[in-house]
Amino acid sequence: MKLKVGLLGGGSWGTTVASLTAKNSPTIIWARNPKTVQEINEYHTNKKYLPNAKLTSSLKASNSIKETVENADVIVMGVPSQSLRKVLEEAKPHIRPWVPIINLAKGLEISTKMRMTEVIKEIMPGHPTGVLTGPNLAKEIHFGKAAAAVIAMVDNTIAKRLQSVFSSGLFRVYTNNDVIGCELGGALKNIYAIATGMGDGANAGDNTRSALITRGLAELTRLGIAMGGKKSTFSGLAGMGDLVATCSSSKSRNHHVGFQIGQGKSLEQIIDEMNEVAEGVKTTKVVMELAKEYKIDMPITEEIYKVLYKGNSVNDAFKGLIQYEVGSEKEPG
Ligand SMILES: NC(=O)C1=CN([C@@H]2O[C@H](COP(=O)(O)OP(=O)(O)OC[C@H]3O[C@@H](n4cnc5c(N)ncnc54)[C@H](O)[C@@H]3O)[C@@H](O)[C@H]2O)C=CC1
Ligand SMILES: O=C(CO)COP(=O)(O)O
Repeated sequence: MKLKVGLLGGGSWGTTVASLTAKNSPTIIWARNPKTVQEINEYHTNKKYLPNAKLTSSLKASNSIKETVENADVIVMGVPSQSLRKVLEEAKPHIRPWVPIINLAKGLEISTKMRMTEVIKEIMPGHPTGVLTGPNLAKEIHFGKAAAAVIAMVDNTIAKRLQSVFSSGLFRVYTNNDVIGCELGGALKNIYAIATGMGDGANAGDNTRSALITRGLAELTRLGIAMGGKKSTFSGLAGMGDLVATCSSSKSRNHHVGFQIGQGKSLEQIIDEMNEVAEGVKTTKVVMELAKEYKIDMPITEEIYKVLYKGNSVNDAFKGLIQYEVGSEKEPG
C-alpha cells in the first residue's frame, strides 16, 4: 500500500521534498500563497524558490491545510522553525490519530528553546515524530545531484517504512534512532555556516574555514551530547555531513548571510534583501542561552552572537577567537 503524504510549506525545501515523495507516493503540498499553488498545479514549477526546476508532475498543491492533511498517512512539516507551531496548530483538528509527523526545519523555537520534534509532541501527543535531515542543499537535489539524508525516529519500524517514501535513486535516506542528535546537528551547523561565510566574505582563507568547521564540530558535539544526543551522530550525515556541506557552499543561505557580513553589509540589509529563511541567525541567540544553561564553552557561537546582536565587527570576532587560550584539541577554545 502506498502511504499518502501531506506536506505543509511551499518554500525551497518543502517543495523539493514534496517533489521527491511524489515519485513514490501520492503527495499534496500546502502553500499559503495561492499563486504558488496554481503554479505547481498548472506548470509543475515553483520559480520563486526553485528557479529552472521542474517538479514531479503528479505532485498536487493545495491552498487548504484541511485538504492536505485529512487523508494523509504521514505529515511532513516544511515551514521554518518559528512558524511550525502556528501551522501545526491550524492543521491539528484535521490530522488523523497516530499519523507520523516528520520535521524538515533546522532550527530551535526561539521563545521556548525547544527542538521541533518537542514542539510537535507538545501539540500532537501520541503521534510518532521524527526528522529528515542531512547535507541536502535543495537547489542541488532538484537538479538531479546525488545526496544522502537521515530519517531519525525512535521507532525503527516506522522509520524503515518511511525510508521508502523519501528515498529515490539519487536521494539515499539512512535511518537513525537518535532524534535529539540529528535534530541538533541540523540546527547548530547553521551557526558555523554563518561563521565560515564571514571568513570567506572577509577573505580569511581556506585554512581558517577548515579550522572553523573542525572546531565548530567540537563545539556543537559538546552541547549536543550535554542535551542528550549520541556522540556518533555528530560525526554522521546529520552532524559533520551537513556541517561540511553548509559551511563550504555558496548555495547555503546561512553561509550567504555570513559572507555578506564579511563583505561589510549590515544584517538588517541582508535579511531585507533575502526572500528565504536563514535559520542560523535566530538559532545563534537560542544556542547562546543553551550554552549558559548547560555550562558549555562555545567560543565560536559567542563571537558570532556578538557580531549578529551586539554590533561587533568580523575583525572583533576573529580577534576574540584567537585570544582564546589554545589547549588540547579535546578542550574548548
Ligand atoms: N533549502 C534547503 O536547502 C534546506 C532547508 N532546510 C530547512 O527547511 C526549513 C524550510 O526552509 P526552506 O523551505 O528552505 O525555506 P524558504 O525560505 O525557501 O521557504 C519557507 C516557506 O515557508 C513559508 N512560511 C513561512 N512562515 C509561514 C507561515 N507562518 N505559514 C505558512 N507558510 C509559512 C514561506 O511562505 C515559504 O514558502 C528551514 O528550517 C530550513 O532550515 C532543510 C534542508 C535543506
Ligand atoms: O540545511 C541546508 C543544507 O543541508 C540548507 O542550508 P541553508 O539553510 O543555509 O541554505
